[in-house]
Amino acid sequence: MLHKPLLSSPKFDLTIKRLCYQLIENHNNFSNTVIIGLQPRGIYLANRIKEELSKILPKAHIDCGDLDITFFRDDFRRRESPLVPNATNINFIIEGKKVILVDDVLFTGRTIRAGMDAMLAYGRPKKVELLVLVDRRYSREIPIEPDYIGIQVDSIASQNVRVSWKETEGTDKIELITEK
Ligand SMILES: O=c1cc[nH]c(=O)[nH]1
Repeated sequence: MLHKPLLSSPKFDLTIKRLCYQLIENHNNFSNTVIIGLQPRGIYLANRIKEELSKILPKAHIDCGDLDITFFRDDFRRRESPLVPNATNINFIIEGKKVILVDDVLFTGRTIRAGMDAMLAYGRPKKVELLVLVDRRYSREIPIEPDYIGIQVDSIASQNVRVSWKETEGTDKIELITEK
């Protein structure tokens, strides 16, 4: 396997900070906005964004939750083995709020579609935006596009983009992985 580095510290941190300032431009002090990270790996980005926003806006109360999409995937009935859901933690109201959905990698768009379906069980937001760390552009299978993008990557379907986090893998980095 070939691992091509796409982003690592200190640019990784700068990218997250830039995304936070872009969010602040549109959402001020987050009084009408909530952040929802998609399980399993969007939650690390959502938590990092919340942590960074709290440093920039120490007086703001920022709601941030985790959303499981397992049973909203369009292929969940096609599996050989049973799917094991992840946790959903949404301890706030999304009705009438602006929701920022957060995921690490945007590829076909199907995960985000499932996330929007799963989210609607919690209420009807006023507006939904999408923030991703990596946009694998020209790879969409459904018409979903991000509002906030960390980096854009040109890739082919057989490649994989992997985001590693300090919290779980010991280092922050993004790699493009190609099977030899
Ligand atoms: O390349 C991809 C596509 C979706 N999700 C990932 O983590 N990587």
